[in-house]
Amino acid sequence: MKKMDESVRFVKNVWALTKSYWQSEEKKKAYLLLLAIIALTLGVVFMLVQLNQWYNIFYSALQNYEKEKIFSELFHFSWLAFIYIILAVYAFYLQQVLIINWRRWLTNEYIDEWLNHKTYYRLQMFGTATDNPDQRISEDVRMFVEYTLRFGIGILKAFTTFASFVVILYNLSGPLQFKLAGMDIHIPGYLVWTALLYSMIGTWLTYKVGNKLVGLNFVQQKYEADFRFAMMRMRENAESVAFYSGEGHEGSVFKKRFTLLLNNFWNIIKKQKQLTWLNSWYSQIAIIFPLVVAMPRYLAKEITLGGLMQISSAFGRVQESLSYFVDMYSSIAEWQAVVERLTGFGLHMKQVKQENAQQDLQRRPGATDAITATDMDVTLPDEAAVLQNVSFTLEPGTNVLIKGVSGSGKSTLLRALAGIWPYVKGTLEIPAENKLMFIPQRPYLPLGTLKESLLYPGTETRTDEELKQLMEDCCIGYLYDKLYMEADWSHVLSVGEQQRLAFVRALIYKPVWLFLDEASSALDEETEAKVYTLLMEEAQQTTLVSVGHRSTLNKYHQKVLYLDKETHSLYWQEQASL
Ligand SMILES: Nc1ncnc2c1ncn2[C@@H]1O[C@H](COP(=O)(O)OP(=O)(O)OP(=O)(O)O)[C@@H](O)[C@H]1O
Repeated sequence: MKKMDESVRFVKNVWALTKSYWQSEEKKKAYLLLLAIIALTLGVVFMLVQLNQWYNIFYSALQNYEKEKIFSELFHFSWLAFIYIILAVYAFYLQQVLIINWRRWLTNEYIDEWLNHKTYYRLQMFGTATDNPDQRISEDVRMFVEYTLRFGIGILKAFTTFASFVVILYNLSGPLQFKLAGMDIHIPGYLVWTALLYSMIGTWLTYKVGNKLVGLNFVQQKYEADFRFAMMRMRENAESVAFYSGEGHEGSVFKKRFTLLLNNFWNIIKKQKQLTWLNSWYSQIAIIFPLVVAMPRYLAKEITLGGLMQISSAFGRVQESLSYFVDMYSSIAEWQAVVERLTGFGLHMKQVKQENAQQDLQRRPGATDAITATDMDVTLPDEAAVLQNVSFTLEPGTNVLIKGVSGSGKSTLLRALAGIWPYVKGTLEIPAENKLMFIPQRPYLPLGTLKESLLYPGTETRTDEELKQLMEDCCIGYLYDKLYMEADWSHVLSVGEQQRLAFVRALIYKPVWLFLDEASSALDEETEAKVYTLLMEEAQQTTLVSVGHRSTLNKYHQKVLYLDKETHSLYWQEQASL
């Protein structure tokens, strides 16, 4: 019963994942392609039947030394083979086209879903069970599309092949007659039953030996991924590891993970060896088995050599189509895992969006560019309080410095204002997102050229000359020559350089509100003064809200907002008391 429920759930999940594409704006093209693939696949099976009949005609002609017929049949075979090849190639090709189209569509869907409403950030926030969304979008989507089509078309092909050749075998097979305890036993179509029995025994044995491989292969994938991840992480943090001289520790982690991978691989090899023994015997016996079974009828002159050859070929087809279902069995476990992971990923994204929609925070644009929080509560994911029932107004034109002990929640307050922290209640009147800019301590630098980094997120443009001036203003003019160089800039530039680059961005975008979370912590006082002065110029029309511990920041702000960790409250400190 439990298995039944699981199967129903699995089918439902497959359908839920499948239907989006087949009901999309691309559905016409998709159905046309699918119909063409089905028609070509059925055509392939039809040609297999024709080729099977050819065996009979050709070998009978050989047996009877009919010279002309032999040559005309060779010519006939070339035609049959030619058509078969064309159908098989296009069945494969169109299937790949459909896979690419479907994958492109589904990948774009997942990318949009993941990026919309900051879901990528909130998925981490809610601590839901979606690990590696990147893997879901790249690998799982590909595998899902490939498996689903491969199984759908494969089952159709195996089933029609099986049905066609069972009928052929039945027609070629006379009845099996013998006496048992004085009774005449008469079994019609005995070749069919023999073929079925042979295939079923083979199938069962393969299942018995190969069954364990499913689990072993599954675990192997995980071990491979873990091993790769450990080294990737080391690459990302190469400098820190080098400073700590942590190679020994890293090496032991790599080796431990590699040993796990290797041990499992040994088990796979052992199982595969057993399977190769079985397969080799089974496929060799399959060559002579149908000949042996049909031989009594041949010797009794009830069938010709052609008939015998046709039986042998039909027997092979029945066995091949049945073993398809066994081969499929091993991939089904993987397909199930992929479906499970994608369903879970989709569900979590939906959940995150729902929770976001149900947020108790009322966020709306105010009549002015001021920011007003009323009765605002900010908590951590475990519901521990960060701020309780706070109300405040930030006026445009009055720069504010937010202070508080480490861990009191200053960055979290900025996250709440940015609208990315989900655990907020109350009312917040705040200008539109494009009027706000947030600079963290270590700014994000995207992959690409230095110019792309300067203009990130890319909604503004500037000429190279303008950029040169701004870079000089922020003391990174010497990097101008590298404007069009592609590099992993977050690893190339020093933290201070990255911070100065973020100030260039702020000067480009001229936000109404600029939030700086220890954004100048790596700058010397002189440079800090220079960039803050630039930001405070009238033409910039930006109001600054900074978080920072350094006293040098005081002079750029008219007010100080103090965050009290003990009472979870906020209060204003006048500049005079600094
Ligand atoms: N994603 C998260 N999940 C759980 N707890 C978090 C998360 N982010 C922050 N916190 C916790 O929230 C508290 C406030 O963190 P926050 O970074 O806002 O402090 P802060 O005042 O900016 O500290 P600092 O001055 O050291 O930068 C900390 O106790 C931190 O551990």
